[in-house]
Amino acid sequence: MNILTIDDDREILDFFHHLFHQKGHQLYFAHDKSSTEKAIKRTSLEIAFIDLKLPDVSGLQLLKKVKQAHPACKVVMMTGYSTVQTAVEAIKLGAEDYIEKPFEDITLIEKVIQPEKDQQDIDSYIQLAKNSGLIVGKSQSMKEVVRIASKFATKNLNILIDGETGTGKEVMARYIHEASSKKQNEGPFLALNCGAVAEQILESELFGHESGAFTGAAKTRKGYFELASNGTLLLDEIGEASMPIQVKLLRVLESREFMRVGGEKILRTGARILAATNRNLRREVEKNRFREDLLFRLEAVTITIPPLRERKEDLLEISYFILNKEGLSHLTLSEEALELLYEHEWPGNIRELTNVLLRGSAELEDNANVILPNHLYIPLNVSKVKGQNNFIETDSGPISAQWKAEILKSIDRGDSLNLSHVMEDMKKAELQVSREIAKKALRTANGSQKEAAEKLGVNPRKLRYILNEKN
Ligand SMILES: Nc1ncnc2c1ncn2[C@@H]1O[C@H](COP(=O)(O)OP(=O)(O)OP(=O)(O)O)[C@@H](O)[C@H]1O
Repeated sequence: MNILTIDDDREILDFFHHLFHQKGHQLYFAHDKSSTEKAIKRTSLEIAFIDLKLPDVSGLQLLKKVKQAHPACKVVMMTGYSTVQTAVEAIKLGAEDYIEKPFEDITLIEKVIQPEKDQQDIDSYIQLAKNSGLIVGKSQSMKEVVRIASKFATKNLNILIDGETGTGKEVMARYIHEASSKKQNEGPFLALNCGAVAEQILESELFGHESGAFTGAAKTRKGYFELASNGTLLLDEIGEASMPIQVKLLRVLESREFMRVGGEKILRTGARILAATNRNLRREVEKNRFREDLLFRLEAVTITIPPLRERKEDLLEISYFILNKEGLSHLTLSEEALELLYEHEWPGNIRELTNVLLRGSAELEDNANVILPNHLYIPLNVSKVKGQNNFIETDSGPISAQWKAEILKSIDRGDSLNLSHVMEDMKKAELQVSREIAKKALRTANGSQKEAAEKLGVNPRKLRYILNEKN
């Protein structure tokens, strides 16, 4: 193989010479921009090892040059600890991996020169992903996301996973845990939703509490940072965490130290931290709703999961995976049913697909094994109207004229339509609108249910019913 090593440190060049020369490889060495350019022109290249910091040029620029001239050439970056951020950038630009100097483990270097290992590696991470509930599918975008996730799973870096709701951020986090180093994945994988509970409860969930720390804290309890100490902790919906919680999280991420609520002893956590969000945290930082220093700590690496509508080629595999997982492997989707699935834009992504399939399977007549279009309730492709979500979730009013027009149009188009489902959803939507009204009235009445009920002309029991239903 033709191997190029680019480094201005002579010792490194000698090291590569010793490692590869006896094995019969053709070695080339460069130490700056112009010697690299000459080497790139001279020959075809199969592998390049590039130092990130060179005297007159950055390693990233050389990576681009090598990849331009020899697209199939595998590139491994070499870095000192302080430049890990740039190494992350390099992997995103197509580098195979990075190794930290001084080299402690040369197996990675030896592995790159075994081409048969590549396919084995890809196969094994795709299989591991599947085992942990994550289907990679055929799409290039998802393959690339999983390639990056697999590279960083084994490095002890915090990873931020972003993507729309239902795209699989939590399953991705679980996969990263499974694919992490042995030391890490022997511990538990724990996920905590930072948006689901009130601030005080979240604090005690994260850090634990001592008995008597607050009313109701009868016993000492460990928090997630303690419980996940030799495993992985996913901070889900991190964008929902309040400012005071963000400050506390930042402290743990910086020092690895924390105290239980009401406690005085300093505890340490070894948990690998992953965070997930469907908000754009950069924008949240600009609006002063998210701390920039916390974002900086969390996003050593960011992995963005593409929405399902941008990888419809994966729909078939994911659909059958879902049916299998739900014990419905005997079911088949008819061609026409599949066509309907392909047409939809899936604003709720894989979670929405799961719901549609489960509901569809429940519609099947006894002994029937084929899911047909009339079994599938797909929310009428309102999502096809640009910028508008599934009608139940839209802010602009769920029972909108636009939605009604869409239904009527779909009949003109000859689409199949299940009126019971439409009515069921209208009921849900009606309740949601009523709830919004009830909440607003309650706020205006400073929380008095009696007063709010009076204003709305309903009795307080009905008001409570409306308020509770969606909870
Ligand atoms: N790639 C995938 N392969 C198989 N199943 C998936 C995949 N992605 C998501 N799912 C399934 O879709 C559902 C939603 O996934 P998950 O909870 O991970 O999404 P999420 O992005 O964390 O959503 P949210 O932002 O709403 O919390 C789950 O049932 C999950 O198993």
